[in-house]
Amino acid sequence: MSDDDSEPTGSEQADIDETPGFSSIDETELGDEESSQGLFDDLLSGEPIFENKEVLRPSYTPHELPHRSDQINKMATILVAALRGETPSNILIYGKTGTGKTASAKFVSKELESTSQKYSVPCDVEYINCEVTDTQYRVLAQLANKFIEKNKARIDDRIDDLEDLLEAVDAHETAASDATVDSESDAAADVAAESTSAHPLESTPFSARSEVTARIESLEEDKDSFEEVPMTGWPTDRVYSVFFDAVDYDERVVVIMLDEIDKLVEKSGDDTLYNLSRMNSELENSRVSIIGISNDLKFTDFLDPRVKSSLGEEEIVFPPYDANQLRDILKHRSEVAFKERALSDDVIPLCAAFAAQEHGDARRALDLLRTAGELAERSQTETIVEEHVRQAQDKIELDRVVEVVRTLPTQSKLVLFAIILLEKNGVHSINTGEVFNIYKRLCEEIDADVLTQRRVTDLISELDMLGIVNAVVVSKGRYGRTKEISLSVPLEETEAVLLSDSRLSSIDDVQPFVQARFEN
Ligand SMILES: Nc1ncnc2c1ncn2[C@@H]1O[C@H](COP(=O)(O)OP(=O)(O)OP(=O)(O)O)[C@@H](O)[C@H]1O
Repeated sequence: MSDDDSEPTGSEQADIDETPGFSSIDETELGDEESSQGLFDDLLSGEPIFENKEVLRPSYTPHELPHRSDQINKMATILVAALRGETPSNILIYGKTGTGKTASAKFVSKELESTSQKYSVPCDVEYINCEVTDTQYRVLAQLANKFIEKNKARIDDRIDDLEDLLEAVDAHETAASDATVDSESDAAADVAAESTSAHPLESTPFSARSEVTARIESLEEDKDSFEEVPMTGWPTDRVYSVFFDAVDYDERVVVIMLDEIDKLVEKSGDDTLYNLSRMNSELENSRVSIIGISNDLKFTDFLDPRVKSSLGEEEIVFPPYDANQLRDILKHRSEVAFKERALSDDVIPLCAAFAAQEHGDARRALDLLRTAGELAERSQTETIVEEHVRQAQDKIELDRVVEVVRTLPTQSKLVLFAIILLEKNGVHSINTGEVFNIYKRLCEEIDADVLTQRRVTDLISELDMLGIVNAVVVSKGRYGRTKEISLSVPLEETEAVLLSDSRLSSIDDVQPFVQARFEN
């Protein structure tokens, strides 16, 4: 029993009872109405807006994917080869973020696996997210371990079947000997029938019981010989060979789905794809087919030409959704996600319009709808209205900015901080020189290296590309051209994120730096 659970002594009990607002554990356990201070009551009292919020989360795989039937059918037409025991062509799937690539590919692979079970054609699909698993070692290790697991499960099934066969053989033999010993008894007819029926080994590749036990032993040995790959530490050759053997252990078609394949190539080159794509010429029992999924249309430029042609045997493009298509997608999901009448008529069209402006991103549309619902729930209204969607749009945008700013390198944070300080002091049309002067003082203050003005100009351009600042080149007549910089994100929130960085928060009083600008 922990200290918290121990009974209070008499005097402690008296203290507790006299403390205002304090209820003893016993009272709480008895569910005394007075013991709750209503922290959750208000929140619970309103009619809930959501019926099933999970349906709007990215992790949910929908059963229906409106406006993707062309792409889904094309994938199925290519992959049906696997169900005929042939090797399907490799597929490359392209499209911007949120265009349903992953959802469609997962939907097709689920169908493929379930059909392969239905017709008892061995086919396995393995999914890997290369943003998380981003080196050749990790990809091969993960695949090797998954196939080892599958092989072990298959071996267990086979051993079970063989043990059933052994039992049948034993029953048959006992029946046969019983029939000769006691051919007069009552049960004799049944036993005789059993002993004269077809021998259980007749339609199997085994001619004797001992062969079955030998097979079970060899399967057990195979199972023990599989060595799982540790997540680090082996030479890559060894990982590859374990993976190769695991795949080739059984006759089957294997589909390997590499999501965010461009991240793998960016991080660790095309060795993995090279090795995977040349496997088929060496495999004896199985065949491998690859589905690569990418946001980046140009990533194949970095591939070895052999890999490029092998991987891109078939290409499927997922175009962005337009506002009408997004509307349909949202409508489908909202029927399950929300209580009846929780949505006012203009909510779905507005979410669809905002997301279509972004780049036809269904994830963004779903995020907007969910966030709008959460904001409505928090304000304890029963209906989501247009205003909630607008607030949701601002919130999502701010969350994005916070995340981008939080993960900037320190030097970029210092440049951004310099711009913020200038804006805070009412400086308009900020130029690069002014930013550089303040930046230099900030660096000195926290003992950071001071970059050249040229590098600082580059960092400003990067902040511009991230949508954090706006830098326009303006002509100053005979004085040449200069950049005018302004902040594109909310000042106070951005400053707060910067100051949450422990290095920047040590800058105590920034005012003198900016004052100095006017004195220079
Ligand atoms: N046609 C559709 N119908 C229903 N939901 C969809 C549809 N297309 C996409 N979605 C949903 O949108 C979200 C994003 O889709 P998905 O993850 O498939 O996009 P993606 O193209 O793979 O994006 P990324 O490249 O960023 O991974 C998911 O929640 C998915 O369920």
